[in-house]
Amino acid sequence: MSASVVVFDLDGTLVDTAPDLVASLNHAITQAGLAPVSYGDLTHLVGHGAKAMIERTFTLRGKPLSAADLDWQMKEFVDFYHGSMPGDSIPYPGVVTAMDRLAAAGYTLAVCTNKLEMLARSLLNGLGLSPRFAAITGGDTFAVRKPDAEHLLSTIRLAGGVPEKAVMIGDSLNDILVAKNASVRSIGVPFGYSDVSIESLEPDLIVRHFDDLTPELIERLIARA
Ligand SMILES: O=C(O)COP(=O)(O)O
Ligand SMILES: [Mg+2]
Repeated sequence: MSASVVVFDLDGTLVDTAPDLVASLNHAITQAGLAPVSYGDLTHLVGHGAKAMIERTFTLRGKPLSAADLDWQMKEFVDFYHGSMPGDSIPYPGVVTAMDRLAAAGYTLAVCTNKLEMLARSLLNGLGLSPRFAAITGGDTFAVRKPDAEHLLSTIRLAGGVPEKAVMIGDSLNDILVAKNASVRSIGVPFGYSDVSIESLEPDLIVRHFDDLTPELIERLIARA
């Protein structure tokens, strides 16, 4: 029998990465003469991978970005971010205990993020969290990424699970969308980096604090018709 898999998004769901994302992005863009971005800007910029984050930042500042500029910006961002990991990034309150609870109850855990897989692994290694996950996949692991159903379905498969017995937990549009696209149950969290309310994304369930994420809750959600 395949195990039930609980899949976590990374930025804004599992780990509060905002200070390091903002610092690394500003390290890159200010060298191109752009004004630094703030935490408030991040909700609009993050969630689609680093390339999209840089492109969106240049659009936000009304600055053109050539393919060569984008490559250079990517390298500056990735090198700075990777070099300072785990930096000030910390797991959200209660999430480590919640993962302990789920693992003890027999759930398999996985990560499905649009971050580059190398950055995701490096961050999770730095925080000592990697061994908890049966699969860690990023925006560049497969040919497609969230919200394409195949990113989530392949993550569940890699973790040894099946979509009918899986749950996707995330903070923003692409997480709830990928779950819907893959016909996987979704849980939304309100404390991440979404530029719209989690309610408006209509996840199957909203969990406001990881203390509420229990095996019983997930069991009931998976059993829902
Ligand atoms: O945009 C990113 O870099 C990744 O964001 P995610 O972990 O929320 O998918
Ligand atoms: Mg996220």
